[in-house]
Amino acid sequence: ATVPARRAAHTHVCEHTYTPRLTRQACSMAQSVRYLGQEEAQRIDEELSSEYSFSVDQLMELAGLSCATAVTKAYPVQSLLKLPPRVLVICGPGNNGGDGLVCARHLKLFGYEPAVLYPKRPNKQLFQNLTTQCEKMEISFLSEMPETDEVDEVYNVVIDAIFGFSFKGAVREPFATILSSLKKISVPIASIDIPSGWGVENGASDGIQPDLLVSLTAPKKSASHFQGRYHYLGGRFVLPALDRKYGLNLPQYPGTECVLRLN
Ligand SMILES: NC(=O)C1=CN([C@@H]2O[C@H](COP(=O)(O)OP(=O)(O)OC[C@H]3O[C@@H](n4cnc5c(N)ncnc54)[C@H](O)[C@@H]3O)[C@@H](O)[C@H]2O)[C@@H](O)CC1
Ligand SMILES: [K+]
Repeated sequence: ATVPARRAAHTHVCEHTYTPRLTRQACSMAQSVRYLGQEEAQRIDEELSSEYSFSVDQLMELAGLSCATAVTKAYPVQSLLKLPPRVLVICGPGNNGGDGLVCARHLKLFGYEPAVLYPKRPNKQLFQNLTTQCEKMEISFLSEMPETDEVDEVYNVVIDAIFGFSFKGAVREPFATILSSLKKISVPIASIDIPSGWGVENGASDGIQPDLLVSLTAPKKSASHFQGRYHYLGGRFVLPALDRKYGLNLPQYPGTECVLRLN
């Protein structure tokens, strides 16, 4: 494959992620992580609940915390040019959206000013609780997607928590309109688990192009098409038995970190 010029200048180009900042050791670690198909990702998720007795709340809290941590590492509050340090968090109708709500709450604790767009709210206690927690944290909820210019003027990062590994088919409204405006903005996008609108396995050549991707549990196959600067692994809750069973080859997280940079 042709290596893009921007990357060819680096002394060590990892064929897996084309990453400038990786040491050879980190690169080979990243290479060995297995990328999951859609059904496999869903099966692992199901098994974490059934066989290993984790509640969704538990997993979502760790997933959302990982995302907020990765965002904080990539875009530290002190480095942001637009003040107050606003971030726009767009949440979809499933658990990916729930991760976004948890992420928003932790970002607030980390000193950011998140605003949440949550247009399709499922009628489930879990999501109502997460919404209440955000409201009590004085996180604002927007009634509609801001204009492209406004996003670029006001926000430092957009968190894409619209769809995760259960996304299928053509994007339905209101998310089709939201995703098309995300393609026009110049603010960096941080995608949770999957860049929304991308096929979980095959990606989308004309889709959004996030600058940061946090792969939860393990990267999905579409992550091999990720071209952004930061790819993190998060969701440090996988038991060794599950890692072995699925041959995930997850790398060792350093110390107490809840994320690990793959590129
Ligand atoms: N085991 C894990 O890895 C964990 C995964 N979590 C998160 O859960 C996500 C998966 O959550 P879900 O299975 O709830 O699914 P998603 O959040 O991926 O999306 C499902 C929702 O999107 C809708 N949808 C699907 N395709 C659509 C389309 N084409 N147009 C419009 N709407 C569409 C569905 O109707 C459903 O409401 C993961 O990606 C991850 O972010 C975490 O919350 C916890 C642990
Ligand atoms: K997403």
